[in-house]
Amino acid sequence: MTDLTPREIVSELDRFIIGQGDAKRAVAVALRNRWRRKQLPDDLRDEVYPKNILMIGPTGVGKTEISRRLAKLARAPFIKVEATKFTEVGYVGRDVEQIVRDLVDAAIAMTREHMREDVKAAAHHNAEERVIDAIAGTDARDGTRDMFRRKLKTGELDNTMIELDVADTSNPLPMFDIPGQPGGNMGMLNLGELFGKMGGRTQRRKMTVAESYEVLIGEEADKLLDDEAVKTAALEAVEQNGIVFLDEIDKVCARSDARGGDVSREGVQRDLLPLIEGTTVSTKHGPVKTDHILFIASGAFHIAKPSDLLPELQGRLPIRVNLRALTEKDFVRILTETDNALTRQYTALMATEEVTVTFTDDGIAALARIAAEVNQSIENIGARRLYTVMERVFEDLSFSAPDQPGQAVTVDAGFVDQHLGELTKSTDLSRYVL
Ligand SMILES: Nc1ncnc2c1ncn2[C@@H]1O[C@H](COP(=O)(O)OP(=O)(O)OP(=O)(O)O)[C@@H](O)[C@H]1O
Repeated sequence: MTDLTPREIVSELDRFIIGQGDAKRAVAVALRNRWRRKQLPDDLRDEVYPKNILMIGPTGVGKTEISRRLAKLARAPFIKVEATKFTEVGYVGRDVEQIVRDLVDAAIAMTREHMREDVKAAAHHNAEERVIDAIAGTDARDGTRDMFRRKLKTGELDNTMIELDVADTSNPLPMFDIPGQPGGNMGMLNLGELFGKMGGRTQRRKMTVAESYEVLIGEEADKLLDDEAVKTAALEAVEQNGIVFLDEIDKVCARSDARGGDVSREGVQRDLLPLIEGTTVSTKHGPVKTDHILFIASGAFHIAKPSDLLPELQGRLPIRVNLRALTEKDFVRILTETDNALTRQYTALMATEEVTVTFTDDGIAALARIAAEVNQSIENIGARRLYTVMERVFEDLSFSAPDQPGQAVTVDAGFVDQHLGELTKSTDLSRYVL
């Protein structure tokens, strides 16, 4: 749970997503409302339900990204599901409650990770003791241990090789072939189970002190984590903080112009309704109430309209926001301004090969223009087009970079044109590679 104000939430989202102000505001308010609800007295708190959101906009313009970043900011369990999944052959009748079960699984992983962070200090101490055991032996005197502890702190021992028994995660089910029985698994021994009863399989490994820390801290943190506590916290996080992103909701509309309607699609909406209205789902970790889970439904609504959704569902998605198609100008900003901008990513990746990449303004303008053109001439897939365009521009360099350490590459309009020029002239060709 975060106590950021809507303004602060929007400015955090601004670091990763260009434009789409209305959608950012809507999710920021939804998150703040959760915080407000928490401040209420118990009896009132239970009465306040989340106001779910319907995001309307073409593909690849930031709908999922905004929701995912919001969840991360709020440390909220998050899951993305495609509503159409429930209409697919083989999935017919697949129970939508699985969404909540998957959300619980995601929450358990997330909670474990967060709690791991919290127990790290204690884990660090335990890991240090194990390293000292390995260097000095378990029967060393206190004075000797203190001396090593000081040396550890200064990093003096970082490169010392030690041997340690660590949990073996390499192969949970070892197979043993019986000689003379090629490929036969008659002799399969479930050592995992055997050792499991003895408290986990271990493996003796040689490594430096510096390397051992990461391994040991992870192990020690897991020992300190109580599964029951993780589960309880995860279930609480799902009920109070969970966010479900329901994509392609427009595709489960029985279109008003399709005669007879489409029973299976409308069926999906009917199935989803109780989840959104609030119900209790049983999971292997215990019952989960869905009343306060935030649902963000999304769709392009090119053909169907929000008014084609079941009336009950429309009522449960009261906040409507439109996201606009992205322009060439947006692409320039997406390429340069966000914290995770592709230009930054490629520069950093190439730097690992000691190749220095610099983008010029006209290079970036060319990338944005080409992405916008291909979107227009083939299919508008929004910002996702930037990924394919960038990958193509860097194809040669990605391959050859390790051969030329020390090289400096300037990505200007000429470079972009040289690597993409031919492709963009032929729609047929770019259909396949861009
Ligand atoms: N406005 C934006 N600013 C920065 N990056 C964006 C923006 N829109 C999309 N992207 C990037 O494009 C990719 C696809 O975006 P996203 O997953 O949000 O699409 P979407 O709108 O949810 O589409 P769909 O409904 O098809 O899933 C993401 O990697 C995201 O980072």
